[in-house]
Amino acid sequence: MTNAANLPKWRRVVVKLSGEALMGDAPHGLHAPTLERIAADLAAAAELGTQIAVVVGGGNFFRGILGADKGIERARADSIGMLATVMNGLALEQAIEARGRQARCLSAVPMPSLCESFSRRAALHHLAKGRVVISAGGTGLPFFTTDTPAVVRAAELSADAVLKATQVDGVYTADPKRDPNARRYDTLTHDEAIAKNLAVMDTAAFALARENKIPIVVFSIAGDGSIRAILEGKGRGTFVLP
Ligand SMILES: Nc1ncnc2c1ncn2[C@@H]1O[C@H](COP(=O)(O)OP(=O)(O)OP(=O)(O)O)[C@@H](O)[C@H]1O
Ligand SMILES: O=c1ccn([C@@H]2O[C@H](COP(=O)(O)O)[C@@H](O)[C@H]2O)c(=O)[nH]1
Repeated sequence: MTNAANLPKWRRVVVKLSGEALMGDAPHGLHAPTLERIAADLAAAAELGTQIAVVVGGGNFFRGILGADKGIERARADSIGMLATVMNGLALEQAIEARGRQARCLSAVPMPSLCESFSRRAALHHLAKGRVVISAGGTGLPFFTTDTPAVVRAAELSADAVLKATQVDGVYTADPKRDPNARRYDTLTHDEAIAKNLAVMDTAAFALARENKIPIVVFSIAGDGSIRAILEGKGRGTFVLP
């Protein structure tokens, strides 16, 4: 029997999963134990009954802006970056299914022999079936990172929040990896994040979240079960609120 006190706080969320999170201690690419740990976390999070869509990054393989610095034209470099997110999406799909939870990788860049193409209708259908949806290929357009499609997917799927699973345990007054005096926020508003130029997420993504009143939770993916803990209200993260 369902106990109301145990109901998940959120009905549907978008998890923005950093590509770099999937490389663990490796210098690049996929680190199998880390992939399995995160897949187990997502499968356990889905058991709470919250519908979960993941927007996966590609920084463990390639970032367009770094390719452009090396002389590849930016739009082409971003195409390579989008392909990197599909590689992560396919790996994550299999790792989640290995934990006994169905998952579907949907790509914004059609590649039908590899996976289904993203459509809102297909995503909502899979979510309603309890499958973890992995949105790969970003927006399908260059000149973005996957922060923006995370908020776009949250808006179009009417998600209750974007959970940004990243390398730091919240939003700080400055980048904590560079400034040892940076102080952590428990909460702040979208307006503050934009006005203070807090670079934990792209400004375009913050602006879209502000316009659509979508809360963002920034938290560290380093520990076991950190995504599920956030859904259970037990995790540590910064809440960026309207
Ligand atoms: N004010 C800030 N507060 C917290 N982190 C910040 C801040 N400014 C910059 N950062 C940096 O932002 C990073 C998170 O954003 P980043 O775009 O690098 O990663 P991601 O989106 O999680 O990963 P990926 O690009 O691989 O998908 C943190 O690791 C942190 O070093
Ligand atoms: O909508 C999008 C999303 C991403 N890209 C490219 O992919 C890489 C990897 O994404 P990260 O968020 O940096 O992990 C990104 O650097 C872009 O080059 C894109 O073109 N469009």
